[in-house]
Amino acid sequence: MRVKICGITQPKQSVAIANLGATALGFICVPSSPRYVTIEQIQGAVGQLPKNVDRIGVFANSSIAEISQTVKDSGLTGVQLHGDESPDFCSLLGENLGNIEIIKALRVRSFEDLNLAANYTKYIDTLLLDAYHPQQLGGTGHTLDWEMLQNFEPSCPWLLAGGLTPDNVVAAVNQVKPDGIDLSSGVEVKPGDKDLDKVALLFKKLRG
Ligand SMILES: O=C(O)c1ccccc1NCC(=O)[C@H](O)[C@H](O)COP(=O)(O)O
Repeated sequence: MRVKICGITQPKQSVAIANLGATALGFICVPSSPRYVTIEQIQGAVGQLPKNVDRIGVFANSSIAEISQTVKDSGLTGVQLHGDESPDFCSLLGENLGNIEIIKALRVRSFEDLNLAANYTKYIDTLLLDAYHPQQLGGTGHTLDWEMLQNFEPSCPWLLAGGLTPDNVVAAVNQVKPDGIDLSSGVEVKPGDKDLDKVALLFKKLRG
């Protein structure tokens, strides 16, 4: 299963988390986030990563020019769109970025939100479902209603995010059966500072 750990800020932690088993790391390129990292910080963090670990830049309502420049300068292998980007925006971005993974995040509070997924799947590589929060775009620590996802079968791979922790991850995966998972605050000491013991416990639980 694909496991993405998001909100990495420290080079040392990025290598340690990859060694523990993460298949993708996320770097927050949203200036208002407490987990925001600059291009230089991303360069430092991805430099020593094994080649097979995906490096995903997380953006929210950035322009195509801004995203393309960041991808080019920092060696990202994918982008995650966590704002109000439209299907047309995803399609245009895909044309601009070529062989770079596009992940579209939807913040879900109702079936109406969930049904939006169908509008995106032909323009993106991967869908990510996160919890909705009125003041925060992501990294909220809130779970979404897993019951709603019982029969969710989009026509592209998808990741479950939102409030996952070493304690609830096995139940989430068994109930919802996503193609992968994404965690941030559930494996943190504080925003941007990952707790490596919690990350290790996460992989232990997943392997068990
Ligand atoms: O994490 C942030 O600070 C953030 C800020 C703005 C947009 C997106 C952000 N995070 C996106 C992620 O991929 C998180 O991993 C996802 O929201 C899950 O977070 P959590 O509930 O803390 O596991």
